[in-house]
Amino acid sequence: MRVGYGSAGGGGLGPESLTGEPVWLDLFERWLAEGVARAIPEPNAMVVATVDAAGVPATRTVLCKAVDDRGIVFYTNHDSDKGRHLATQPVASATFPWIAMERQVHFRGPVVQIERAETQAYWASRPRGSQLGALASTQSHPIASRADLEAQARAVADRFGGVDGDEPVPLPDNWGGYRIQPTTVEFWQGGADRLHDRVRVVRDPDTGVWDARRLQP
Ligand SMILES: Cc1cc2nc3c(=O)[nH]c(=O)nc-3n(C[C@H](O)[C@H](O)[C@H](O)COP(=O)(O)O)c2cc1C
Ligand SMILES: Cc1ncc(COP(=O)(O)O)c(CN)c1O
Repeated sequence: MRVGYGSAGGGGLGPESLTGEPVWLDLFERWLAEGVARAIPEPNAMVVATVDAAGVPATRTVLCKAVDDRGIVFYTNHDSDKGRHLATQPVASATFPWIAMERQVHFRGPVVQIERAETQAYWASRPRGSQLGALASTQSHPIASRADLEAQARAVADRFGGVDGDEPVPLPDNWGGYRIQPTTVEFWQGGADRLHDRVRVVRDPDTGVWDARRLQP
């Protein structure tokens, strides 16, 4: 398995591609919009790495549900493995593997829980079935069987007037959003003969000024 890059019509990535403030935001939004326009599967999917208390990393895919100058947001269960990792080690790295576009973007930085009101607004926008599903699952904890999981889901639905009911499903305390506040963002565009374009932007912790550098591939 070996695929050459540089034919996807990307091209032209360099430090000068980064404009605006913070410098990573415009290009990231442009690339994400291109992923949506090209209908690549789940363009907002990102692989998020967290570290456990022993410093061992773990990765999993989550969906990025908001982006702005403060960072990138995803939603999950606070009692999941990643939630427990973030409680003791509030840092993460996230990668958007846009392979169909011969691109990837990495983020690294501290992680904070978003405002409860923002989670509440997002929760209200989710389909009822997804709300019930979140309540039914003690994420990342073992369960004896699929049948037990489905029984839990039925019990939760019954508590709130059924799957098709109209009783509101309350936001559980252990579910919410996290924001990765990037201190480093790296853009990668595939090039011919493995001579890819890489631009890394790093935020100076004292001045808040972003510095963009081309890296060797
Ligand atoms: C495409 C895709 C999107 C996903 N999005 C989310 C998400 O937004 N939030 C979430 O909690 N889990 C999501 N998952 C499930 C996670 O990958 C993971 O299995 C789950 O969050 C438990 O992770 P943990 O045990 O490391 O905490 C997604 C999985 C896939 C494949
Ligand atoms: C368990 C879980 N929680 C949350 C999400 C976030 O996405 P949504 O709010 O669209 O369900 C996903 C998406 N796959 C998910 O699988």
